[in-house]
Amino acid sequence: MEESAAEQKGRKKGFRLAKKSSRMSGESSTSTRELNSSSLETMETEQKKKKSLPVIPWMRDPVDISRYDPLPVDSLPFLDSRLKKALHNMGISSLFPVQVAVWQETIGPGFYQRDLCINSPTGSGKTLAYALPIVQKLSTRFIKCLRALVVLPTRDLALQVKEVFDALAPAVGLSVGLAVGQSSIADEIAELIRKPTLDAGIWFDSEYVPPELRSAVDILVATPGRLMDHINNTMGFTLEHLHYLVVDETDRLLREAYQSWLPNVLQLAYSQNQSPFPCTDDIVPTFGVLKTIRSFSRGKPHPRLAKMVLSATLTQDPSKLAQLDLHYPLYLTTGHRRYQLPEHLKSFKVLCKSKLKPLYLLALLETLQGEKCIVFTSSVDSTHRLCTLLNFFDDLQIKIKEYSRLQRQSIRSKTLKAFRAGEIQVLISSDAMTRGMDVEGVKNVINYDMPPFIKTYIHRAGRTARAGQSGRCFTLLHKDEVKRFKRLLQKADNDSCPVYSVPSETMESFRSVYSRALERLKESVESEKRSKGKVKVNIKHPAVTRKKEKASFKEEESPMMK
Ligand SMILES: Nc1ncnc2c1ncn2[C@@H]1O[C@H](COP(=O)(O)OP(=O)(O)OP(=O)(O)O)[C@@H](O)[C@H]1O
Repeated sequence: MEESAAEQKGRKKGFRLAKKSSRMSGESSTSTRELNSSSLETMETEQKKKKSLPVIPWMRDPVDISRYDPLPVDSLPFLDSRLKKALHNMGISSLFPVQVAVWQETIGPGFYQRDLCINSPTGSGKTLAYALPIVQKLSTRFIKCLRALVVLPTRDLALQVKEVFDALAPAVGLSVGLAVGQSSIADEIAELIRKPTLDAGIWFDSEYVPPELRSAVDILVATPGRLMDHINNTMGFTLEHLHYLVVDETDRLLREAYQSWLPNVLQLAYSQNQSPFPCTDDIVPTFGVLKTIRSFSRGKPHPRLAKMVLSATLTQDPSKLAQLDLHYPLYLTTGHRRYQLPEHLKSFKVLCKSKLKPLYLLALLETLQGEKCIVFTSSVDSTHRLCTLLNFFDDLQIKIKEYSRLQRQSIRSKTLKAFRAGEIQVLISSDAMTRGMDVEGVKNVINYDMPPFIKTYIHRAGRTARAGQSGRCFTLLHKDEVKRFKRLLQKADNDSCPVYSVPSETMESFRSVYSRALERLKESVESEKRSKGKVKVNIKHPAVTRKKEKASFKEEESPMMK
């Protein structure tokens, strides 16, 4: 049997270990040589286990989410009856394991004494896992101020999460705000701040804050870019009353420190209040402005800012996690593997010749018979080209659209809406879609280009097989990519990825149109280039324009700017 380089390295390592241990136990070198393959394997497994142990001590002894059973909503202890009703209205009759585990640690006996780090597969219900306890915790408050902040990497994701809060919070009299740059800053301020006689809401005078300015929302769902805009410019926007901070898609958010949003949030939330008129959260102030007083003991604020960080691929990098300043963190993860794919996901590889790749894709789409499907490519440009090309095949029975950061938000939202409604069957997408997006009824994911990392595979594949449903992930591979792909999947302990054969006659049926479609694509790309060039010609200083265009493209590329 063929042995990969990594496997060979592992075997050698295992053997060296065997030698070392035999020296220690006084065994002869002959007995070492006689070690049979099964003991070597056991040692390799032990080695692997040790190697896969997280560096951070508190991550080594996690709460195993898979030990929790789903729990009927009606049996959930301490659940506010209004929220019970809201859950039923959402069509949720029982909670998923991650939701039960988090409830246990926040509302249940854990009583949210420790910050929570949650690593749970895609589609396992992490949004409700944090939304429900936060809304329950805030349900007894009657003074409106910003007490919970949820940060997400992209606008689409934030909109999706806000919908979940919107389904719960109003039931207990709480309001939810959104800061993602979807509307103008003035409109957003009007939604977020109650302003009796406020002009525009922008910070004119750094010394003056009218005492009547209050938050109009209890919970804010935000992307880092717009959050920083409000922190820096919006009069009356304060994080001083913040009690809960959720960092969803943590590893993604910690990768880019957009305007140092995290240290800013922590610093503002920890800021000590010097008000001579303290009042508790539950008493309406009769004088002065509403204040939350945090005392400091050993440098830690009290009441503390309780945090929850989540991902399907949570980072184990100590330096990254340190930025969150977690309080006695508790690690909750599903099973023993670091990376886990959804339980009912099946992975397949489709072997293809590179020049005919679009035809393999078309034949595969034909076999899927119009089932909702997302096709991932490696870049926004290839997304655009592939979608244009496929739409030159005139007789297709399926509707295919592109979804990428090259498009304006309004177009993207329209496409997504049509895809959700089933008016579009196939979405060709760049990695903009990979994180968190939840579209009902997506039965298949296709990696047109092989994902470069296991994390990318997990987030792409995770757009299907959500909420306990089944789903399939196909990856189109050239012969020389097969080994690399196998090694990639092994990182998620996935050894089962059979070949999926597309019917050659279906492929052949597209062949006659292929050359013509390629020609049309070439024409289309050239005409797009020309029309872009024309825009530049009309402007006096092309150098400045190019710079501006480059900057705006960069902005589009970076989700942090959303
Ligand atoms: N208790 C539940 N019962 C039924 N459906 C649920 C329940 N909880 C969540 N869902 C549904 O499961 C789907 C996935 O939930 P969610 O988007 O929160 O997953 P996730 O773990 O955050 O995934 P990802 O890592 O991809 O972001 C959603 O459509 C949601 O409505």
